[in-house]
Amino acid sequence: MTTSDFISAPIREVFCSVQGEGPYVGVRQAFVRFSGCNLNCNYCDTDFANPGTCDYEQVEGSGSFEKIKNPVSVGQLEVMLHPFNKLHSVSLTGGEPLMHADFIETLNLALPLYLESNMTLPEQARKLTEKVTYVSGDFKLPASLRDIGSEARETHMENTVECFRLLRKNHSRDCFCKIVVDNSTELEVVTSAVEAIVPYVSCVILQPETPIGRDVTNLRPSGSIQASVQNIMQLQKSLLEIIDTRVIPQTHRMWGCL
Ligand SMILES: C[S@@+](CC[C@H](N)C(=O)[O-])C[C@H]1O[C@@H](n2cnc3c(N)ncnc32)[C@H](O)[C@@H]1O
Ligand SMILES: Nc1nc2[nH]cc(C(=O)O)c2c(=O)[nH]1
Ligand code: SF4
Ligand SMILES: [Mg+2]
Repeated sequence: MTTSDFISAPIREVFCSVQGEGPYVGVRQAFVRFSGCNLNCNYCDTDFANPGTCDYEQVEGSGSFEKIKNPVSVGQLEVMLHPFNKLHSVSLTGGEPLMHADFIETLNLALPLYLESNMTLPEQARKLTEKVTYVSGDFKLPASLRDIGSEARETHMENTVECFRLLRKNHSRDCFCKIVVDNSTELEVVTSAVEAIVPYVSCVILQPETPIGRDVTNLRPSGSIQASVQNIMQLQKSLLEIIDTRVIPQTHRMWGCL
């Protein structure tokens, strides 16, 4: 038995697709979606439960899924990624991948790792400082976090800044920040978030909240309203004083890929 046989994690799905968010939109990736999350964002579009099996789409875009028993070992995952080719990188997402930092640390792949994280678990982030080549870090604004009190919100903010510091951009890593915005997003809140992480990131992406599911009225369960073009442009103009700031909506939802 080797380490890769006995370290395992609950994985929700494994598939090959095209990165749909942020500055790397369009690159071909394998996606590994871990189960479980430490947050409950009001806009979350993802089922990250652990139903006991992992959905494995071996042929990209086929819609045909094999059920693999959970938890999946590191060795098993490495084999599952073999059929995918011409990849830019392997996206580690969730749920929250940092909850599975020990698993990620053990992965032995020939491809760069692209971490997609909520950036609230610095002790876990510390384990991956030499491991990940791309960091797509969200900055969760207080208004988007459900089920937590004001003290916990404060702690999340501090932890977020520490995660960005630990996984900062350097000569061998890109690190950027995505912020999901709706029409009630306040300029002062976004500005102070960005000011706190500006030394650590290459750019900031304003990602307009995409409506989840059936949504005829524009009012979602979160009570949020889609950000107007005017408001987003205003946010961008202000942030451009501080850092390269781009507006990039989720693109995979437009053409129906995973
Ligand atoms: C599902 S999360 C998983 C990774 C990690 N937990 C996180 O939140 O960054 C992946 C990305 O989807 C974004 N996202 C989720 N729901 C969204 C929505 N309704 N509109 C826009 N972006 C959304 C998140 O903000 C995050 O950038
Ligand atoms: N195509 C595609 N791009 C993505 N970028 C981030 C995603 C995620 O859920 O983490 C995601 C996803 O689920 N699909
Ligand atoms: S941190 Fe990510 S996966 Fe977790 S609830 Fe928020 S958007 Fe969803
Ligand atoms: Mg997604």
